Amino acid sequence: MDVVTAEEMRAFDRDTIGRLGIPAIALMENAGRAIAEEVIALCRRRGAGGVGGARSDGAGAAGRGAAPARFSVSADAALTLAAAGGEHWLVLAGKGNNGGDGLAAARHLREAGIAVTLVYAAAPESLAGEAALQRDAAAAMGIPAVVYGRDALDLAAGSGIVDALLGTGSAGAPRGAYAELIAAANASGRPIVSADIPSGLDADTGETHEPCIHAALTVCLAFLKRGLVQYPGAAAAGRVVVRSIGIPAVLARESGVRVSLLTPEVLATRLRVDLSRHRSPEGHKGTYGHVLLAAGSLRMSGAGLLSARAALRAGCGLVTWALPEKLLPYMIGSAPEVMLAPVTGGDGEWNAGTAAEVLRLSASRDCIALGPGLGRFEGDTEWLRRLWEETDSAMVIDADALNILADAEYRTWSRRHPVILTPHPGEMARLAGVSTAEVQRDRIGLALSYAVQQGVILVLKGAHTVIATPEGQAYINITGHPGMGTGGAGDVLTGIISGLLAQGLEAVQAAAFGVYLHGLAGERAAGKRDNPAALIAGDIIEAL
Ligand SMILES: NC(=O)C1=CN([C@@H]2O[C@H](COP(=O)(O)OP(=O)(O)OC[C@H]3O[C@@H](n4cnc5c(N)ncnc54)[C@H](O)[C@@H]3O)[C@@H](O)[C@H]2O)[C@@H](O)CC1
Ligand SMILES: [K+]
Repeated sequence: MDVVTAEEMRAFDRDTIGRLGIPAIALMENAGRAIAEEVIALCRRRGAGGVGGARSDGAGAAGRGAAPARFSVSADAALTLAAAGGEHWLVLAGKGNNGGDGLAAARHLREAGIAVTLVYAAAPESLAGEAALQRDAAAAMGIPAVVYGRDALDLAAGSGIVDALLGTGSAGAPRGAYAELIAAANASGRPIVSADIPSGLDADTGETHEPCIHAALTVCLAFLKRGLVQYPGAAAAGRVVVRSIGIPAVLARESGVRVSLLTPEVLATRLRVDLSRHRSPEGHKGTYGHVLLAAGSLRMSGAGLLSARAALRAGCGLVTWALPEKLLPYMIGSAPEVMLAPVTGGDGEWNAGTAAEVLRLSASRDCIALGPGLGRFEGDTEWLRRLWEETDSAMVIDADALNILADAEYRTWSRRHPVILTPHPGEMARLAGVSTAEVQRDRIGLALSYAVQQGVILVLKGAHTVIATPEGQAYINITGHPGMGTGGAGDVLTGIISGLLAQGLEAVQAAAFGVYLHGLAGERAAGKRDNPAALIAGDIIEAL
C-alpha cells in the first residue's frame, strides 16, 4: 500500500482532473459518500437500529469465506436501516476542499436518515469552487447549519462529529475558529470521524499541532498519507480506513511514490520475499548459511547470546559467535547450538588487535553482525573500519558499533558489500548529529535522506519501524507490540536480520522481512501473557 505526501496527493488530484478529465466535484462526491458510509458503519457497530453486522456490499461475511448472501441489499436501503437509531451528527466544515468533503458527506448522511447539523468554521460565503457547490446543495436540501462565532453551539449535543475542518492543505498549527472547534470537539466526548486526516495533523511528518483532533476513525481518501503512519499522528488518527475516490491507484506507481506500508503483499511482490520459508528435503545445515557475530563483552554478555539464538531461530544453518576470550568461560554451555570463537588480541578483551581475528573468521561466513553488547574500546574506529573495508559479506551493524560509526567519517570508507544499520532513535540521533526529538519529528523523511546520503540500508527502530534504502525507497512496518519495549529486543532483531541474510536473502529483503517477523513474533509472544508488560526479549525468540 502506497504512502504519499500532501504534495504527491495534490499532483494525483491534478492529474486525475486535468489528464483523465474527471471533474473535481466527482472526486469530492466520492469522498463525501465514502465518509458517510464509514460513519454509518460506525453507527451500526454501536448497535443503532439493531442491524448488527449485515453488510450491503457483499464484501463482509462472504469475503471472509461464509456463504454469499442470497439477496444483496442496495447500499442506500442498508444505510437507511442502519440509521434508524436516533443518530444526530455534527459536521464541522472548513472553508477548503476538506470542508467540501464534509458537506458532501452531510448530504449522504441525511439521505440515509441520520440527522445532521453543519457547523461552518468560517462564513459560508467564503467557500469557493467545489466546496461552494456543496454548500449550496446542502442548503437546498434544508440541512440546518450554524456558523462558529455567530450562532450558539454545543458539540456534545450530537451523537458524533465529522471533522472536515482541515485536510492536506493545512499549514502549521490550527488558528482561530479552527483551533477552538478542534479543542471543543476533543472535549465533547463524542466519537470523531476525520475526513482524510485529523485536523491539526501534519500530513507529511505525523507531527500533531496544538490542538489536533483525536479521531476514533479516519477515512483517508485515495492514498495513505505519511502523517497517518508516523507517531504521534498514527495515534491521533485512530482506526484508519483508506477509501478510493476515483483517483487511479496506478498513478502512485507511475509517479514513483517512494514509501509503502510493509504488508505481506508488498513483501511478496515488490520485495520478492518467499514468505513460505520452504526448506528443501535435501537441505542440511550448510544449505542455510552461516552467520558470524561479533558481539558481547564482560559487562554485556547477554546481548550476543540473544542475537546468536535469534539468528538460529530465523532459520540459518550455523552461527559462530566471536567473543572476547575473557567472556568465554561464562558462556560455555549457555547456548549449545552456537559455536563460540574466542578472540584475544593479546589481553582477552575487545581491542584493535582483534580485527584480524574477526576478519579471519569472517572469510567463510555468509554475513557479519556487529555490535550488540560490544562496548567501546581503544582503537574501535580503526577496528570497525578494517572489518568494513576488508570483508566481502553483507554486514548488520547495531548498538555500540553504531556509536563507533557516529564518531567516524565512514562515508569515505570503501566497501564491496551492502550494510544494514539498525539504530533506535537515540542512536539515529548520534549518527545524524541531531536531537532524538528531531529524529522522531519526521522519521520517514530523516531515514530516507540518511540512507540515500550514506548509501546504507537503514532500519530506524521504534513504533512503526522505517526501513529505508540507498535508492530512496522506504517501507513502514506495522507489526509489533508495545510490550516489545524491553532490553534485548533490538539484539533479537539483529540476529533475525543476519539469520535471513545468511540464508541468501538480499540485504533489503532481509532488513524488511526481519523487521516484519520480529514484530509478528513480538505480537505472538505478547498474546501469550496475561499482561504484555511481562514480555522479555527471549520470548520474542521463542515465538519465532
Ligand atoms: N481535487 C481535490 O483537490 C480533492 C481534494 N480533496 C479534499 O481536499 C483536501 C485538501 O483541500 P484544500 O487543499 O482545499 O485544503 P484544506 O481543505 O485542507 O484547507 C485549506 C483551507 O484551510 C485554511 N487553513 C490552512 N491551514 C490552516 C490553519 N493552520 N488554521 C486555519 N486555517 C487554515 C486555508 O486558508 C484554506 O482555506 C484533502 O485533504 C481532501 O479532504 C477531496 O475532495 C478529493 C479531491
Ligand atoms: K480533517
